[in-house]
Amino acid sequence: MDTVQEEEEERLQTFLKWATNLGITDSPNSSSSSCLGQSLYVSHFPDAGGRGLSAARDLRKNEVILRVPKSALLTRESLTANDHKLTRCVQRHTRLSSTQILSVCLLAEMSKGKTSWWYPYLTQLPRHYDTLASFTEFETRALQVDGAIWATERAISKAELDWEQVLPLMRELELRPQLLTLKSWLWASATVSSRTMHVPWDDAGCLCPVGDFFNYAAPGEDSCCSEDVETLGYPMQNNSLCQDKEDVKQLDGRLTDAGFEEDVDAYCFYARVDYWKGEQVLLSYGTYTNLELLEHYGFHLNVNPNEKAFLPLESDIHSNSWPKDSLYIQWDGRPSFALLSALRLWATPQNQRKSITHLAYSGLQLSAENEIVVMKWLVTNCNTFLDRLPSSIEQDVLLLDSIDSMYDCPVHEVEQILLACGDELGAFFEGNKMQKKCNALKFPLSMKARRSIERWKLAVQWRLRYKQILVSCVSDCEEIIKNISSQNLSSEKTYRT
Ligand SMILES: C[S@@+](CC[C@H](N)C(=O)[O-])C[C@H]1O[C@@H](n2cnc3c(N)ncnc32)[C@H](O)[C@@H]1O
Repeated sequence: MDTVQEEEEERLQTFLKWATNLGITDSPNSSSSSCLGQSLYVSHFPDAGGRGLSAARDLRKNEVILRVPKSALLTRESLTANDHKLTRCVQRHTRLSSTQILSVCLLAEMSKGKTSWWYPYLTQLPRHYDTLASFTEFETRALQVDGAIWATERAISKAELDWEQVLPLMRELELRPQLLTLKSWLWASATVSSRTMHVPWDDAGCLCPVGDFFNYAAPGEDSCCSEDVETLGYPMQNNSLCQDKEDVKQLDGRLTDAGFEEDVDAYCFYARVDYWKGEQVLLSYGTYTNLELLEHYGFHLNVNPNEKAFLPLESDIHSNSWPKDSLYIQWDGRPSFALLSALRLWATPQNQRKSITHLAYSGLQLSAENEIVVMKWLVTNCNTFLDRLPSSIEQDVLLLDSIDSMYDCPVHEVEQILLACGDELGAFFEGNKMQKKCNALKFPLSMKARRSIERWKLAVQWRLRYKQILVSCVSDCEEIIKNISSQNLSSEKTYRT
């Protein structure tokens, strides 16, 4: 262990002692001298979220594994309770949203440094985040897909606007100049976006010490597919780690792993599945596409059953009563139920549509010819979409390899990397105000450049997965066309003989 790791470990141990004194416990039904160790322990998962929680023993589905009393939750209420100046100033700014206020309260608490009652917890918060709002222009462009670029630009503008709106309040609070910067604001709002949990009394949610060490697993396919949920008109989750208990009950078994419980006045966490001792214990924060995960949490999943790829659609396709956002290609390359129905209807001559609408809406194939037209439309449109993007899957794979080797690159390999990445690497150096010439590169790279590489890598991985979905759609559709055509051929033969 180096000195930095030793200090980190020391801070973690101080925090766990503090948490124990507050009554946070992973063994609510028995007494224990430490908040963790009976059901869970802190562990590191380099490829699955970094710091997280492991099972300290075999855990059974639905058993309670962590309880965090209300008095240990960091909320607007708890932060303003003992800070009269903060309470007075906040009361004067009624037009700010609840999340803006919570973020300001968090910065005000940070400004107290070691004197803050929350200090042991504050030391456990990440120093930086990779949420979309922190992307530079270069990293935004690296997403390549228009919809993703727009979403990032929106996130950046929203963060800037939110910051401008809270500045007068932060000045009234006389926060240190360093805490008034956009950079500090991005940190505070990303902390709130990626770590808050739903509580029934405040829509800004709460920060939940120890409970926010759980990493994410998408709600499984086994419980309920997202498409069914949307078709039935369930709302999307709000942006917090855990949602309203009522929603949880409605979704029946899909997201029953955590919530605030009035009867015990505590946030309770349950094992969502059985876990073996040593396995990472995960929490489902909600149903998100990879872009949404990137926007709110700063990561995405290699395999995400809720991922969606959208194709540009002519207006006569989406005018067919399906909401536009239900028309997409699923993570496995299959068109969504709504997209398939809409395309089948669109591929039917106008004068016959009325009579078959009910069949299309119930998900039935209309005819072999109709199905072939639909599959061909998908093949053509996926290919056109892919062809318009600046790089291919093969180039992205190569680029990811090169990005990985950039971290501690010996100078003699730089030339090869430059060749592999071409223009995009040039743009990276420009974006980070570095020289492209090999002999002017400084390795090891600065912390700022390393962070930019992390976000760039996230963007390239994101677009690569998006492209892979479309490629898989193309090959599925071609297979279907082949099968239908050969069936038609053999039935024609039977008919002739
Ligand atoms: C609530 S925190 C979870 C604990 C966090 N790893 C920590 O050290 O504090 C949420 C953050 O953890 C990371 N994370 C959670 N689940 C992840 C996953 N499956 N893959 C990658 N990163 C993940 C993301 O950075 C996310 O913003």
